[in-house]
Amino acid sequence: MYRNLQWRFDELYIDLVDDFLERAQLLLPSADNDMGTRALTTPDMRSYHTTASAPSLRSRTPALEDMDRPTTPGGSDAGNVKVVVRVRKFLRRELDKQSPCLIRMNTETQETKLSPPPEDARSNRRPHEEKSFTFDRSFWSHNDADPHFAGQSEVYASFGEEFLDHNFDGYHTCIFAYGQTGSGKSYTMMGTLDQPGLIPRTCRGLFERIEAEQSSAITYNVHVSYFEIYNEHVKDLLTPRTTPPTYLKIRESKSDGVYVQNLTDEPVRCYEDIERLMKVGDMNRTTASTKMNDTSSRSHAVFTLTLKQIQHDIATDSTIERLARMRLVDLAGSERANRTEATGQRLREGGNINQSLTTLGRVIAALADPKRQKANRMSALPNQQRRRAEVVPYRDSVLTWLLKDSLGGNSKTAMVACISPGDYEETLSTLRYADQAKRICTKAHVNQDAVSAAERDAKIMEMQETIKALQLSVNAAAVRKRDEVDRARDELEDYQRQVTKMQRAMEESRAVSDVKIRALTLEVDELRPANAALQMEIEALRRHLSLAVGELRNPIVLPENYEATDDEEDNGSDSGVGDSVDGDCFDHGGWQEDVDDLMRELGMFKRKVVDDRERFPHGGEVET
Ligand SMILES: Nc1ncnc2c1ncn2[C@@H]1O[C@H](COP(=O)(O)OP(=O)(O)OP(=O)(O)O)[C@@H](O)[C@H]1O
Repeated sequence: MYRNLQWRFDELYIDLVDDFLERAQLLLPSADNDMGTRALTTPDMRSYHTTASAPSLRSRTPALEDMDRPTTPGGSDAGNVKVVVRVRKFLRRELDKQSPCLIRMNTETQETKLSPPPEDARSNRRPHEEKSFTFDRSFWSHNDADPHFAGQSEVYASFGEEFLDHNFDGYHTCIFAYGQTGSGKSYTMMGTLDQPGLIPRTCRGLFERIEAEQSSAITYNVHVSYFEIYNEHVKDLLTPRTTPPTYLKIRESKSDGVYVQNLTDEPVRCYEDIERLMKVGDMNRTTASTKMNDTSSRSHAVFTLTLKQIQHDIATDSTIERLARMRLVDLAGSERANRTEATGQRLREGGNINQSLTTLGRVIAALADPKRQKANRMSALPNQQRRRAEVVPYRDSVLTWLLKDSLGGNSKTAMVACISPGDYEETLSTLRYADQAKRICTKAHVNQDAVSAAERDAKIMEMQETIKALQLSVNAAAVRKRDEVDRARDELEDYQRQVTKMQRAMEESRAVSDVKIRALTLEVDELRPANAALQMEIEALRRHLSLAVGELRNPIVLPENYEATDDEEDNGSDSGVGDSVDGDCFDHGGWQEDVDDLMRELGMFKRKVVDDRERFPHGGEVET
């Protein structure tokens, strides 16, 4: 009986200890960390001066098993620039002139037709022809009573959301609005307070998705920059205006590509932060009243959102980082000086605007050129022929130089061609421009890196070393001749960028630690009920144990003349008494041996319990 009882105890004890050990191991890391610490998911709110073109991370691990959104197999995606066209309402001056609407759209086939103006019939000039174009989408925003009317929300829903999906998948994207002055570019991109455009909707959508994300293992970092290209100069729209204006330099480096030096890249943690920055930027933007538009943008505005997703895998202590840059560009409108009646400064602005748009047109034409595309595909062509085909005049304007990657490289790009309803010449030119753009093929890839904790630390160490070396070289150069000062300045700038990068890397490292803490805290919370159940089990076992010990210390001694009742005899085997009592002759020697054995084993068992109690202080008290 006692042996049976002991086996039962032993089995129970071993199960209990195994279970306890397993759970204790899960609990142990929490003891090392402050259990009450909650991870911070948002970036440090310091503002950095850094690059406009965030460094592209190489797509090293194409498939992302851990992050739940799908990626293109192979991690890279070649596709044509998406081109949509949007026709706006008549403005007051057009209504006053009773201008006819020259545009018709078939929202089923996405065909846009441009009719010749009625004055053709009355003049002796060669009549204009009806022209037809088909784009990815044709947005009819001319008449809100029409059942096919496309308002701001329809425009965003039709491709803005899709582009946001691409960003979360780790692709860079660019949406730019092109069109004649007053055709609705700023309305489409920025919109108004009650009719927000693509930029505010994209920002809101971004934070809605981040907030809806349930996984505590992913950290999001969002940064915003906003600059304008005015008269071929770059101005930061997030810093106060100065007199004379401060122009930023465009630089190019091997690691970062083309970027704007010292551009503000503000960390943001909610939509309201971005809204504030948009207001600041819009107030700083150069606009003026022209005959064609009361608030004409006299510059190209580039609004950039950078989204970094860091997922930490506790099991392997490694992180997967995805970086996506969203460029939202509101181009200045193409204009004819005689139509805008511009003079002086406005005329010079118009000249610069047209020059950069012409360069953009040449870049688009070069990128859309089938010969060039063929040459790129056929690596067997002679070098000279290949080089000629590859020349794209990006460097001919600041705009195209800065948008190089978005137009012909690693980006998914869309163009919104905005057209006025009553202007044949300008609309035809815009539609032709757009028609050419749809032939451009970009090759976007997932910007993703898998970094182990050790690699991240090594990267930070390496940066520290580089910074030290740069610092020494800058100091040395400063004391050498004057002509070396320029080189030293370059090195200093390089040094500053490295410092910024290192700060970010460290900040991200901290974010990863926060994620670890958060995950462990969650796990501890989840384990609490199981732990409580375990404590109760231990308590029950403790009681059983003390009962058994009590019974062994004070065994029940049956009187010599004791006779079992019929009931007891029937139940004898159940009660366990029959195991050791055989009829009238009770084997005292055997009984004593059994008890001695049991006492010895109980002694070992007791030592085991004491030992475990020391090893696992959480495990509860077991009195023996
Ligand atoms: N889809 C639309 N629905 C209603 N109003 C519109 C629409 N598109 C443009 N507008 C109005 O037309 C006017 C000119 O639009 P907007 O300023 O956006 O033109 P733009 O192409 O940006 O011009 P510019 O190149 O001169 O800056 C504004 O008053 C704007 O509110």
